[in-house]
Amino acid sequence: MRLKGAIRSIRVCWSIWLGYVIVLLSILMGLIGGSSSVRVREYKFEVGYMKKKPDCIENSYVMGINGHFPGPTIRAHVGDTLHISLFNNISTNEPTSIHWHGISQHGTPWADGTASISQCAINPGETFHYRFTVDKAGTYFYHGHYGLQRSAGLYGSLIVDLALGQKEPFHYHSEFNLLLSDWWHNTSLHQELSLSSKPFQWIGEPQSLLINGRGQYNCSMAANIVNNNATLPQCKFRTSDEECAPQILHVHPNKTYRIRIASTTSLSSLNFAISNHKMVVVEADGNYVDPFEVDDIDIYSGESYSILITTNQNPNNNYWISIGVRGRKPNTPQALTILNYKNASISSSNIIIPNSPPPITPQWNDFNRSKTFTNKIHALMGSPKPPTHYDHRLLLLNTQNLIDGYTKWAINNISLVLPQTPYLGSIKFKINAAFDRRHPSEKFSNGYDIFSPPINPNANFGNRVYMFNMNQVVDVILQNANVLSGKNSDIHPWHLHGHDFWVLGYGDGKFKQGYDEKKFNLKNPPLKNTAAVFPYGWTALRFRANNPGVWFFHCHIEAHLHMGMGVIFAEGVQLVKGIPKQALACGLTKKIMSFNTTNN
Ligand SMILES: O=C1O[C@H]([C@@H](O)CO)C(O)=C1O
Repeated sequence: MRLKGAIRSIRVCWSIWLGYVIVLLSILMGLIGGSSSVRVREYKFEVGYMKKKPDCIENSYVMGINGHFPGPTIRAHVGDTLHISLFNNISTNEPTSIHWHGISQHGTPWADGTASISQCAINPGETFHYRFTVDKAGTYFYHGHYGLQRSAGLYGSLIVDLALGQKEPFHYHSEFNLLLSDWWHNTSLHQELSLSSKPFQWIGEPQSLLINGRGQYNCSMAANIVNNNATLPQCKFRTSDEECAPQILHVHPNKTYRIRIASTTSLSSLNFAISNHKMVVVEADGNYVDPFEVDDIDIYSGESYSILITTNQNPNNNYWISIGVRGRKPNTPQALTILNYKNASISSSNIIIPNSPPPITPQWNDFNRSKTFTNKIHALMGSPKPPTHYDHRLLLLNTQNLIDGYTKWAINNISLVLPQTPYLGSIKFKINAAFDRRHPSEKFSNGYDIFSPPINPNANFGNRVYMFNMNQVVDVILQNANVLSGKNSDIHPWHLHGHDFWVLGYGDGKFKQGYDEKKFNLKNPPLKNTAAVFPYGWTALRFRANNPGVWFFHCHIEAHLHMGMGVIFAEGVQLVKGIPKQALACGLTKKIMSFNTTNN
């Protein structure tokens, strides 16, 4: 009996041990399996001013990261978590924050990088930890979202690849990544002072356009050789070891290349073209589009595209890649680089100049051409379709105004001035004094004449919030109008944080409720995070308010945003949990964050 009992207890012990071993093994397997699918990528970013020469002019100061301008490219897979610890080492005592443009920040609205909205600005000497997951493959970028720091050069690329084992719906052999920007010789502080002066002083057009942070001031690589631009002197052709030398795209004949193109310009709308090469557009703002072939693309600030090109031209020649200004009367030369066929180069520092002229940038004010391009962008079959009805519609009129003699931009007559305390905290913790709690206006006066300067140019400053119920379907009709004086209406690329929207349509003149919406594209509208509103026209967007947080919606022209051209959206803020202390330890939320993190 004893023996049997002993055997039984040994068996019981064994089975307990076996159980432990199995549990331990499965935890280990889970950890191992988990680490291959969910990866945390760590980055240390130190933001500061550096002496550089983006357009070959000596002694320029740019805002860069870890000594680099543009900042380092972040590359991750869908499902990865990024942890970027951002140290503010800006010697001029400016606070900072970085926005991850196009990333949804589902569950991490405090990591969106908007000072005064999602977080406290990061003061000099402080480190902020951005932790968020990237959930959609595509071409993105990041940039400063404090003051005019994007103008100062604070930006870089963020590329999200599909999860391992997943395939893109198109094929290519290799890829390039181009981040486009514009560059002024006046510092961002000078620009800020000009924009805030009375009388108003506009910043003017940029001195140079940059491709991956490189341009050449006041000359053209193509001048003389091909007699393309007689007004500009010919540039010295910079060799690849020079800081401002163009980054040349080296290709093999008869291959397909994906070129990722993102625009982080502060002002310029651009046209991108490669001589002799057609391009097929396959991605816009991190969403697949129904592929279409064009000779060139228009790209507005805040947008990104992927195009495919086939290197099917004479492989003994090289070809120009150009960007030029559209939408505003240009006063900035094209930026150029070279598509270098392998056969045509003797060595990488001995590049043959193309023997045909660079592409001619289309007329800056040929808006019909711009609209034709924009209207070609449709979602790829199988993309999420928009809801057929909306719950909430905002009609937002943008006007240029005068407030106390200062020139500003206003939306439904309110020019945005951000509060001291970030909205995310003040809404979550119900701190009423932090901003104006009244409802902002959801429409503008029917009688407003969008074709003339405003009869009464006065507007007001404000900081109210458009609050949506969770999962409501929101329509935004952006209505453009004439500027303060003269006969002109600017292009404004509007960018939404935290969401993609469907672009339901564009139209000329004033939006007619009940009529224009009959022409909305509900079948295959593209999903985007940035869309232009054309001069004297309207643009209709639809999105689902399904991302708890507080989100900026604004013109992506940095000077216009600085002049008040933005609004604040919020939804489901009570559902937001686990806001890190450091995001809200300022203004009226400072006390709450230091004493009470339990109800967070
Ligand atoms: O906001 C702007 O101001 C100027 C001009 O309208 C007034 O000087 C300009 O071109 C802008 O885009």
